[in-house]
Amino acid sequence: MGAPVIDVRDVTKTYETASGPFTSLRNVSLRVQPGDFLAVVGRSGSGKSTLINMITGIDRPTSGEVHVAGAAVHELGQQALASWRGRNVGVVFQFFQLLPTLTVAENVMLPMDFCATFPAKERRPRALALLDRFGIADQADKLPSALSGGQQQRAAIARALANDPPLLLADEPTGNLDSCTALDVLELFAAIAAGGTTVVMVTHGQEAAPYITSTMELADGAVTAHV
Ligand SMILES: Nc1ncnc2c1ncn2[C@@H]1O[C@H](COP(=O)(O)OP(=O)(O)OP(=O)(O)O)[C@@H](O)[C@H]1O
Repeated sequence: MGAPVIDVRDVTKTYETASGPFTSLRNVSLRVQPGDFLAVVGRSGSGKSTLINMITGIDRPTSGEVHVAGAAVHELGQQALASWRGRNVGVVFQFFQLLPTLTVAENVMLPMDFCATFPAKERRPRALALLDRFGIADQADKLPSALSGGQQQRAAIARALANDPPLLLADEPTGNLDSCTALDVLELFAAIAAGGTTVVMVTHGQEAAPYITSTMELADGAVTAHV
């Protein structure tokens, strides 16, 4: 097997709180290979978001190491982190988080503008090609508010893939969609993973089972299953 896209090694995260230290991840290790579609499951408060924050470098482990897409994320400074993240990690959220005053195409161009990954004249054609891939090219020049929830999530997925990152993280991406639209989005993720992009998704639902390649379960900050 080649190098994993995600290699989390024995990570523990302890927060100092008013009522004393609180450990939200306990000795968590995780390896995810290119093209995997991993679901991270567990009850509310089990540590799913904390783990995602370790992988993106939004937060640092108290102990352990986090290697993602060739970077030692736990060691990067803020500036290096921002630049690394922009090129290597696309993120999709439950509530889409498209910028409401920009058109759909402009939202998709934003990561390309931020990281200057593609020459300026290539950015709009690339955004349109991504929107076309997800079946919403005809929505490119509308504001996000004019789109349905499913269309907004497709636009958000296009934005997350704008810089062609090796890793796509999704935090309850179907939580705000009806069940039929949710299955469409899961199918898209499966196709994205089959194309070689690693997809990691936090989810509460069971409906992802036919689409994912593995599941990791957390309880009280510890890995209880990884199949
Ligand atoms: N900054 C922080 N300071 C103190 N405790 C925190 C902090 N961040 C998270 N926690 C605690 O760590 C535990 C795990 O939180 P986390 O958000 O990772 O859970 P989760 O599984 O993502 O939950 P949900 O499904 O509700 O989003 C929770 O008990 C939470 O209160």
